[in-house]
Amino acid sequence: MGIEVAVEGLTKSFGSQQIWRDVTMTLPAGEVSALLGPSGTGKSVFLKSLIGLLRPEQGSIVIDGVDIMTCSAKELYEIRKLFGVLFQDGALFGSMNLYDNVAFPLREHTRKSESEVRKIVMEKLELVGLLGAEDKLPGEISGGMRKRAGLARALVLEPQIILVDEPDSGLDPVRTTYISQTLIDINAEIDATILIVSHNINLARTVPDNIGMLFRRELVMFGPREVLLTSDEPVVKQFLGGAMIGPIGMSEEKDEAQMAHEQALVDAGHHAGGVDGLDGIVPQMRATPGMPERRAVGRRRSRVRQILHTLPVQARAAIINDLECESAAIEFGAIVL
Ligand SMILES: Nc1ncnc2c1ncn2[C@@H]1O[C@H](COP(=O)(O)OP(=O)(O)OP(=O)(O)O)[C@@H](O)[C@H]1O
Repeated sequence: MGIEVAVEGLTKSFGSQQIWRDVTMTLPAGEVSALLGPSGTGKSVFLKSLIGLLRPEQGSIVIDGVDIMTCSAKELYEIRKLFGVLFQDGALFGSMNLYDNVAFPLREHTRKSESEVRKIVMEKLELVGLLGAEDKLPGEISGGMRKRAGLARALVLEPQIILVDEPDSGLDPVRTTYISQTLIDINAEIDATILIVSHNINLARTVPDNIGMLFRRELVMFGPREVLLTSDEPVVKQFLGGAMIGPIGMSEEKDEAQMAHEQALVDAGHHAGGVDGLDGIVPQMRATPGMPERRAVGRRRSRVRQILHTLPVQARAAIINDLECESAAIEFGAIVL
């Protein structure tokens, strides 16, 4: 099973520019979490901090009992082996075909024979739907295929924590759904802890078990998906609806006067953009039929039951509704646990 990542009081600046401060969150072991936030709020900086590529000035990041903020270089090297990372562009080597790209970490970090390497590479290429494309160069395939190849490469060393930076960037809505399904299937198959950074609303609504959001240098919230999806926080509502009215502006933040001016335009009949009527919770994606059941689902159910009393009323109602629907489905034999 995946490993928990416990972040506490994390603060990161570049020179005098503070990116975020006092970020506290725990990625539950083996569950899928998503970190949302407008552009420039420091989501990628957060991912890089989790693997020790960037060093926040304060706080702790505890993984498998080791605080990577204070551990030795050797310990950090060992902890990094637990991670698989998919960077935004897939970060493939342009001169190597997909097979060699995916095989690279195995040849570099293990002493496996070429036949063992082949078995693993083909298995991962199949998981991401790229069997048959092994001989292609990264320049010969689409952006979506490059992302899937990057994902296959992130999986070959059997990671227990997978970080995915904007899996949807540059993809159309249908390809985004395919990659979302792949992430859910990977979670079902290897039960790894997954953190996805994204600003894709469809992905945020349907994929993660837990959602967090960065805004104005703070983690606005982090918790079970129902908390964010039923939230009345203006910044969350605006983000999920994609409208121009609200605290998020072109340069991330607006002042009160700007917000009042825009509200007046809308009151006078100007359309604020975005999509109306998307409130509430849509069902979470499930693993593709034929894949193992996601073990995270049962674990999350028990975990959420324990913290139910601490959650906001709307989130509580949504979770209870989910649990009741599930019990009814189990009773009628629609869900096999
Ligand atoms: N190595 C660095 N040195 C200095 N500033 C940096 C560095 N890396 C990132 N930043 C700054 O940190 C801020 C946050 O960047 P980051 O890429 O994490 O945002 P993001 O939320 O991932 O944005 P997007 O959604 O657009 O990808 C930006 O202002 C960026 O310029």
